[in-house]
Amino acid sequence: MHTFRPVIAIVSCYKMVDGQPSQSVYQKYIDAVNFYGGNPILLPNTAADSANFDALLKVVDGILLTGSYSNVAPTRYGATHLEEKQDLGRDDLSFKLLAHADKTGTPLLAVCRGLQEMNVHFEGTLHPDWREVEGFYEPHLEDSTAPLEVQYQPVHDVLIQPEGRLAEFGKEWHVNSLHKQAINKVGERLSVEAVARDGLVEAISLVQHPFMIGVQWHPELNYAQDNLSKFLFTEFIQHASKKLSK
Ligand SMILES: N[C@@H](CCC(=O)NCCCC(=O)O)C(=O)O
Repeated sequence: MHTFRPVIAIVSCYKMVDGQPSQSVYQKYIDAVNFYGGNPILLPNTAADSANFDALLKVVDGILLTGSYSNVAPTRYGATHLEEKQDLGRDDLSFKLLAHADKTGTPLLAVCRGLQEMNVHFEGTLHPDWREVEGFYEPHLEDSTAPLEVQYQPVHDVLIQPEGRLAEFGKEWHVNSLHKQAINKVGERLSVEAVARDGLVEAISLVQHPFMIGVQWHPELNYAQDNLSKFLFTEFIQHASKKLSK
């Protein structure tokens, strides 16, 4: 008998690969979803086209918004600074996926840029560069000249909000951190689930949704070893499995 695995849509990013424009997802996101029993499919930015979107999302049981070195377009949250690392196709797709997840209750896990997209989708705003904000002092941004294993090592604590969606996991955890942007105003209908010791918002959830959680750190990295990663992906895929069984 076939055991159907929940189909998890993973949003792609525009990248130049071998000198050619590409739609790309890092293997670690695919491996994490697969490891926890999901069936990963990669959505290119063309999936946002209305002629494609509804048909595709009929077969989707969960959504993963990955990290990315690009940034949400400033115009989406009323900012006016010049953004040199835009991926407008990613923005279009992610925001349609967030609206779909909100409307249908589809489970959604948002990582790093994904958390920032989630916050902006629900009318929140971002700091373009947390280093310019007085009071933030934790090492939130990686040293991009360091080896990857150093860039992604845990570097600061997150304090989990009691009574929140992550409270079942515990009170705090040590996480990696690779981001220049950060939540400024928290979006409507969002609950803060974790903060760094310097007050930077590290995790959010959509109130009264079965599972819509955004985290600023990267649980996909050590998805099989890190206990908080295990908790997040297990919860995510279990909720997606419930949607599949409906
Ligand atoms: N560009 C945003 C988000 C940063 C981010 O997602 N970093 C990780 C990218 C690579 C990966 O997915 O591991 C910011 O700078 O805040």
